[in-house]
Amino acid sequence: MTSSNALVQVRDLEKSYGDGNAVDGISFDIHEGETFALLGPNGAGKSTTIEILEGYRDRTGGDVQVLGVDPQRGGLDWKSQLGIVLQSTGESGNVTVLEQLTHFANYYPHPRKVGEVIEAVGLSSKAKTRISKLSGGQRRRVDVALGIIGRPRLLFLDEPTTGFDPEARRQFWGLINQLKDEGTTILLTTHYLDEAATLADRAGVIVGGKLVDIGAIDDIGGHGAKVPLVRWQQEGFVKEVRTAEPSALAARLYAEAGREVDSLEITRPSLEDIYLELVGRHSRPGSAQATAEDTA
Ligand SMILES: Nc1ncnc2c1ncn2[C@@H]1O[C@H](COP(=O)(O)OP(=O)(O)OP(=O)(O)O)[C@@H](O)[C@H]1O
Repeated sequence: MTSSNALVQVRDLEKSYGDGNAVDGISFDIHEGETFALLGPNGAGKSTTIEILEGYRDRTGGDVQVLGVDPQRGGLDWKSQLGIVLQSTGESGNVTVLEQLTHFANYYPHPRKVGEVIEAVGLSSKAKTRISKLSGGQRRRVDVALGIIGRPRLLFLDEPTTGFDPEARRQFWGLINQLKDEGTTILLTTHYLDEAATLADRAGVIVGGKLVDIGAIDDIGGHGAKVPLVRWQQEGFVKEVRTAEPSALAARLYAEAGREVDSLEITRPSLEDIYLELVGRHSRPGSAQATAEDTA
């Protein structure tokens, strides 16, 4: 089960805060150079998992290796190879964006150029503004800048684009693609499924502390999940059929009708559709909490 190029190895991870396990026996690897998304509803256990990997939280059980080190024993040298964007925005501070980044750049052996990072997160016009005077979305960009200033080998992004406007989110995606091209390994949590579909190579879906699916983004949900849906109207009723050959069905309907088929639509389930189905299935009271291993 151990793979040689895994920068992150998680085996049977458990975390209990007292009553029941918030993280209940999850296992996954993150390989060098890949972007891995942890997906799941509020309270699923994503932040707890990511904080254990960052060394901010101790685990209750299982084994974890990050860059070959148990995070509970990670020293400064280990920490300097990590970039961390926590879920909550950092302190607003009375310093400017430029001052804050220059200060943090000094902690790292090979930091990026401060000006380049400020430009990459779209804050050039705010470089000399105090962080306390920035908007929520602009402060979030400072968090992202602080996460990448040290040129991390492994970058943790916990809901990095919360509060970003759509343009800033696209700009952030461009930045992440640049980091990926440079070989940065990334662990991302996000509630934006389009963000996960755009950025991640693989994903794990956590529900109630258990990993219910894991795989390449296109494989999440299993074989049947991406089968297109053909919908049309016939004699006043909406009809729906899932088929791997939607054009053939559309052609047959057209031939049978002898004219345009009313309200004909062919749609493919998005990652969000597949995710919602998966989470719904595993969240239902009394549902068998099948794990990724069970369904693989
Ligand atoms: N410090 C804590 N003390 C007690 N319980 C906690 C603590 N932190 C998290 N929990 C609980 O652990 C569970 C998992 O929380 P976690 O923050 O890991 O979820 P999440 O998947 O990151 O959710 P979100 O999408 O809302 O950020 C939740 O039920 C939460 O209430």
